[in-house]
Amino acid sequence: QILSQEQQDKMRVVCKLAREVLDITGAAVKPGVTTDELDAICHQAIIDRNAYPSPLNYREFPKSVCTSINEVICHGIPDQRKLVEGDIVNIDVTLYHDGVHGDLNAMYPVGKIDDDSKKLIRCTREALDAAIKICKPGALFRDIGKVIEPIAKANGCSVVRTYCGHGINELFHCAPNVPHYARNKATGVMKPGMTFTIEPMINLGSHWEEIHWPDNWTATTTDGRRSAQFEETLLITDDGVEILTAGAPLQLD
Ligand SMILES: CCc1ccsc1-c1ccc(O)c(O)c1
Ligand SMILES: [Mn+2]
Ligand SMILES: [Mn+2]
Ligand SMILES: [Mn+2]
Repeated sequence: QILSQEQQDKMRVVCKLAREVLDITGAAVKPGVTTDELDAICHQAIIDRNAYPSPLNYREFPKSVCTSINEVICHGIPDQRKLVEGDIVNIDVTLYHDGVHGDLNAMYPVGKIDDDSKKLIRCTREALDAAIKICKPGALFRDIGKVIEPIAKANGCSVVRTYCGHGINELFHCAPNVPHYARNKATGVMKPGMTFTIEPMINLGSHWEEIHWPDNWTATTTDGRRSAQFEETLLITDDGVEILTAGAPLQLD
């Protein structure tokens, strides 16, 4: 869908709010904090911005944010689990404001993390950044995966195939579907005024499949090794791409 200038401006606003909320929630990550506490911080920050937490009751999801720890690939449900030193956690924020959604996520180390986790997080961010670089009018959605997968493989990692990036505007999810793996059948050409996410989930090792917990949501790796994800909401402009949810560069000590 091609957004009008007015709708594009609304997307700029909602995505800036979403970035603010992610940064506030991520700043609370430290050993001993529970993901329920992160949910409460995130929920309040969203309400303070006169917005609605899109995940809450979306397809009966029970909380306002997704928190996915270690081997959880995505859609982790906040609970009483305490973060511990060495964990890595993805916080996925989507909020709804003035008729449109903004969606982004990032990885947060809990204290000191091991080298494999640093490699995984760095290569996931590198893959997303490389994919964003090819976004411009005329680019094909099916080429995104062609950029991401080689970077994952070069780092001994694999790309989760089950969940894709998506169009986002008045709807949380709409066309286009944006696979993160190579040789995919995605259709469509990028055009100015389109807004969509790219949100690669990358697993340590060669097992890209996921298994679902009985809570109907939590998706984890099949071998218990860790998974990482980053997500941005993008706008295609006349001469390229705008990262509407842009934040500070990744910093892992
Ligand atoms: C919790 C929201 C939700 C429910 C079913 S899929 C989903 C979800 C979560 C994060 C996302 O970035 C996304 O695009 C969808
Ligand atoms: Mn994970
Ligand atoms: Mn998201
Ligand atoms: Mn998304």
